[in-house]
Amino acid sequence: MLAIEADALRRTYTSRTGWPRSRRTETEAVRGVTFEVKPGELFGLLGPNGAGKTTTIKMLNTLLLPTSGTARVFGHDVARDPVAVRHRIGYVFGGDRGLYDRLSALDNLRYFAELYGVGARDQKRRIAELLDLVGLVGREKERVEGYSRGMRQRLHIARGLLHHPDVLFLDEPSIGVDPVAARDLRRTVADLAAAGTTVLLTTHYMAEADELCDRIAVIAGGRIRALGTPGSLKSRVGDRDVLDIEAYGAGDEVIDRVRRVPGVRGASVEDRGAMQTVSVQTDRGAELHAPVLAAFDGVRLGRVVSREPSLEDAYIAIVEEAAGSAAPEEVPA
Ligand SMILES: Nc1ncnc2c1ncn2[C@@H]1O[C@H](COP(=O)(O)OP(=O)(O)OP(=O)(O)O)[C@@H](O)[C@H]1O
Repeated sequence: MLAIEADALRRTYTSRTGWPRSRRTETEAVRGVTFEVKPGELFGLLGPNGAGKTTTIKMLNTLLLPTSGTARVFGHDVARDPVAVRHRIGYVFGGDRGLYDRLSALDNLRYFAELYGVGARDQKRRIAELLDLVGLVGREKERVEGYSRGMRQRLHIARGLLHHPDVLFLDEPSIGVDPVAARDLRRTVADLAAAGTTVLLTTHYMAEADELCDRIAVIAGGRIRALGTPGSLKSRVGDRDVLDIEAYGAGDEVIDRVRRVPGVRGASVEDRGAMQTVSVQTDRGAELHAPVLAAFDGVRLGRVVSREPSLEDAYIAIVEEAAGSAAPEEVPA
């Protein structure tokens, strides 16, 4: 039996905007999403802001009803049998909500164990197991208010696992977590999947997705644009080379000029304080150093590094390809 089956899932939000005369607008957040996740699989859902990832997860975990389409978790329909679905799933979202700061980690877990109906005999053993899994043994009697972001996130995961769910939804678990804590968090997630829990993960960190996920769906504009193993997604840009160029003050007109250099397949910019890293995808073997650097025309440049395409490059290519047709439409209802 499959862990998750989503079949042509759609969700449209209706809201009122405008003053003094408000009008009804509809946003098609998810526009026909179909995928399957096998038991024990670690499945990633990637996509830009507003792509429809959270909406998809909320339909799968029974917090939102689909406008149309169906979804099943271990065979239980999310709309017709939400109680059975809830018994099989746990939900962990990034950020600060959902824990009691004044209580210790142990008391938080005891409280939620009561709430989730974990039997008194099972509670103590389960809590000890989970503290061990998420690496909080020895810190469990401290109040959560003194916890770092990474520790909170690991406690969130323990909370989401109290009732032995078969599927765990992790919505941006590493948001705001420093690199070292994020590495520990990844290890926790990998251990969890290795122990047989099915994990559906959303993240904006491509390296995290590359390291953890068995398969990834890239979603943009409410539709799946690519689905496969990290390797198969990367092979989509296997015919390219990438130049990473450090620049100081390259504006949109400069990046447009770079994009127009013959042989350049795409360019993206990541701001790092005063410095920018401009990643330029070129045809493989095209040796475009000189014309690409010339296109920066007077902008101060730092290091230039040539490298193989990464999952992030594949992701950018997929999302840019989708961009023309994919923006969620707001239409007057
Ligand atoms: N309650 C709501 N009412 C109206 N529109 C909404 C609502 N929730 C989300 N949307 C819209 O639906 C679209 C998809 O949002 P969603 O939160 O699912 O995206 P996401 O991929 O999770 O984004 P992010 O990475 O920013 O969390 C967006 O255009 C968003 O503005």
